[in-house]
Amino acid sequence: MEFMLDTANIEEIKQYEKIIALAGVTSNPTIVKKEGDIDFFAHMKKIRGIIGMEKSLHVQVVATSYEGMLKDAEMILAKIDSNVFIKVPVSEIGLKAIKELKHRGVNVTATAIYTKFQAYLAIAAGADYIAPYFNRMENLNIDPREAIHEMAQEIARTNSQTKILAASFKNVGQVNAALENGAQAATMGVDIIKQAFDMPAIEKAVMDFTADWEATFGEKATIASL
Ligand SMILES: O=C(CO)[C@@H](O)[C@H](O)[C@H](O)[C@H](O)COP(=O)(O)O
Repeated sequence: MEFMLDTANIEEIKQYEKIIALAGVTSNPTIVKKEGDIDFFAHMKKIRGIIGMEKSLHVQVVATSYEGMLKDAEMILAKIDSNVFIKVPVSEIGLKAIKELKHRGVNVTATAIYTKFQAYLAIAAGADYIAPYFNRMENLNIDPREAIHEMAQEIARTNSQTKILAASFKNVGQVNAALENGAQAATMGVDIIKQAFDMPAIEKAVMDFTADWEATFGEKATIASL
């Protein structure tokens, strides 16, 4: 399983790459907007500096024309680095760009996926990752569990290398469901990770262990001090 952070916030990335087994960082123009008026390429390079070249960095094109998407991709690859996964929404024009980018040997993440058919087309085009939008699908009354399951089946049927990078999560249950239905990767905001540990039962277990230890060895004793 690959756990990615869906954020462009430097402090969050610095903090959470130490906490989770981080596989990569994703963003989109809406996520970038939250960082204010940044120097975009310098900011992305800074993120790369934090996560290193081993982890994947996914950066989205913003142009809406085919030529524009290819130019955006060229700039991203030139100004950040050539390992970046170029995120392209799976529209008709986006699919054309994905085909061309794969023809050029570029790493591609096919994003904004709401339907199985978009996913099937992106898999056939050779996308490295496909990103179904879990919560947004639910909001549209599309069952993301069934859709992700079928996407995984299609990948297996066609013996394809594409991985499912599920996105758009609002709670931990959705992440579990995506992974259990065949997604190899999930990208999420740090709010989801915080939510995962925000359980009185976890806190109580830790406090009970501490109390028992202190009752036995005294308040100041740690294992290291024995
Ligand atoms: O597509 C990817 C990763 O490939 C994500 O960055 C993706 O754009 C975001 O998770 C979604 O757009 C966020 O969706 P939402 O939270 O606005 O519903």
